[in-house]
Amino acid sequence: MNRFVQIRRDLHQIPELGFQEFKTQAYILSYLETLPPERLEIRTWRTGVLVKVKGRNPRQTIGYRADIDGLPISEQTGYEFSSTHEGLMHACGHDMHTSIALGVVTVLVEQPIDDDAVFFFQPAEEGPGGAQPMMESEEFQAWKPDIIVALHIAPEYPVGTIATREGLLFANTSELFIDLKGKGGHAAYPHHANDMVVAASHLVTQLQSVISRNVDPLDSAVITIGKITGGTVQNIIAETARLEGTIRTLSVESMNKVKERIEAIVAGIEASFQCEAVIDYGAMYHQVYNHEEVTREFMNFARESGHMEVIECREAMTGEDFGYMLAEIPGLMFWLGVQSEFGLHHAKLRPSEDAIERAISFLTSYMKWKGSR
Ligand SMILES: CC(=O)N[C@@H](CCC[C@H](N)C(=O)O)C(=O)O
Repeated sequence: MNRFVQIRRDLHQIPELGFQEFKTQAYILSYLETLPPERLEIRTWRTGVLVKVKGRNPRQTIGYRADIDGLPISEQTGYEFSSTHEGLMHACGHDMHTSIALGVVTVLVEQPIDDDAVFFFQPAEEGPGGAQPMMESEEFQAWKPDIIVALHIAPEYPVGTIATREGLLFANTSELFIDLKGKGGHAAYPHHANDMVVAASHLVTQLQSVISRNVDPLDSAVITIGKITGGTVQNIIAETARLEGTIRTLSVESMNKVKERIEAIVAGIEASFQCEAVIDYGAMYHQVYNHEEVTREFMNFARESGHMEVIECREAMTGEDFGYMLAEIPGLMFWLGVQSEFGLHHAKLRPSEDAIERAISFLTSYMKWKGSR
């Protein structure tokens, strides 16, 4: 078996949440120790790893970012190498991202290019967001690259394809947590209580009107409530309830508008259900905006080199904290086709491992082309 497929499988067994990627970090470091050390410099930042592969005659630094965290999902893939961490899974493909990045590091160590290449193994992409604090770190600033590239696996595209576009690729995001507090009581005496299960149900329904009635239909937005909790048992009226969700918008203006409307609706719920509500926006991610020139050049390279079929895709409502890196450093993100019946954030996601070798070979060719004279 290809060694980077094995690495992906090893990582797949140890998914960890944001800023708890201790085993993953140790795994990455122990793999890097197996490589000839002459061209390598390695640093750590929190649970992340930064690796410089020194070039032969560097004039610029090419950056590459791979996110390393998993998700709180109970795996149902049936893999022999399923997660050994109960309730956690690499359901967003960061095991693939990490093994591909380690593959590219390995090839560049064996076949150095002129320029320096720096790899950022970044924690906490799924939340609370590792890119922004990593960028602010001394370690990142000391090795800040001139351009930066990252990929995300795409279950909907076949192996051998990549998809991207100049400009906006992914949405602005904000997490959304709403806590409701009313008055609990006996299930048989609703008139003596303020039921937060009923308040939460009304709130979820009313939130749907924000997208359909308040946002310009030509400027897409999404509100998803992914989790509701409330109450204790079947015959006690719930004193508290909590909604957990996410907001996605293509423009910053729409994000502000959506939040204004959410706040107004929540105030209405407070008044009508005589309860208290607290809104917390959690982590927010900057949109992913691909640098036009770097992306055009990258897409042309991919087409002309014959490594990959290139699809010019539409923007998506996914979020990615890599957007913070692209806000400061010219570069791009692209989708890597991995053909899976089940999509991202699904318990049965099974990306094709053939994509690993294809991606390593494509990315190393790009880096050789971009970083050699
Ligand atoms: C590519 C991808 O699936 N990214 C995640 C990023 C999550 C951001 C944050 N936790 C939020 O939910 O707003 C996504 O869900 O799009």
